[in-house]
Amino acid sequence: MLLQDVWFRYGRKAPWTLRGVDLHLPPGEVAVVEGPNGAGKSTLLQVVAGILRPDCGTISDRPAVVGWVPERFPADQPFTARTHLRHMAAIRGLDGTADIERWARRLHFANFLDVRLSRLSKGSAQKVGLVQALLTPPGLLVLDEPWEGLDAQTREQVPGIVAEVVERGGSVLVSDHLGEVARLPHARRWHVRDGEVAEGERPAGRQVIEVAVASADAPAAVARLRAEGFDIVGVRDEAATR
Ligand SMILES: Nc1ncnc2c1ncn2[C@@H]1O[C@H](COP(=O)(O)OP(=O)(O)OP(=O)(O)O)[C@@H](O)[C@H]1O
Repeated sequence: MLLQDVWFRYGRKAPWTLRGVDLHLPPGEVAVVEGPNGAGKSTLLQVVAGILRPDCGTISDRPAVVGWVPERFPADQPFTARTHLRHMAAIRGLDGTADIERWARRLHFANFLDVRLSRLSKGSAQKVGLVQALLTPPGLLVLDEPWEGLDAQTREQVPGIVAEVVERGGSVLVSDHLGEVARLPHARRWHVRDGEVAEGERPAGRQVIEVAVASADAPAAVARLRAEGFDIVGVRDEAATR
């Protein structure tokens, strides 16, 4: 996905929130958006996800299925978690029943599936938002401050969920003002300041480590390492180089 000279403001006379942003997020890559409060991180995520339309500039190659997890799930709705997720699945043409159960078990909220959204804790509501974004495997997953509202147990699962999206060839964009970026240690880093975005340097002084895996597992291993932000320097067939 490519952003070229993207500008955005919240009103015709409002100051620019994003100023001339150029970014490239290839399939199978993860980027973490960092920056101080009010810098424009959420705005950038919403523009990338397609929720906000830029005033100027172009966005190309956005995947067809975008999973969007807002910083705060809008829980003020008269449905239970299960009914809400079923509706969301139906909108995408899925039954969803089995996937909803599977995700609820994985994220430890099976006991809350039949509780009204408005009665859920913030952490449980965030889980519903996460499942909603993952019910159809997204080509682009956008997570706004995923570490903020989730309980410790679920926070630990975020890197694994990111890796699964990447394994399927999807890309992931995550905002982080808590400095939790260490959980995705070598992801691309985009620093937002006053609406301008700069891509962070890759760490200096690197070492190359060779790892051998079964040929059939190679694509998944490459995807998983990329998801964690490692650079894949090369892939070769061991038999061919003997
Ligand atoms: N709906 C809105 N209408 C008008 N201005 C907005 C709106 N949403 C955000 N802003 C303004 O745009 C600027 C960037 O906000 P944004 O939420 O993108 O920053 P952020 O980096 O995500 O901040 P935080 O880390 O506090 O969530 C801020 O000055 C904010 O007040």
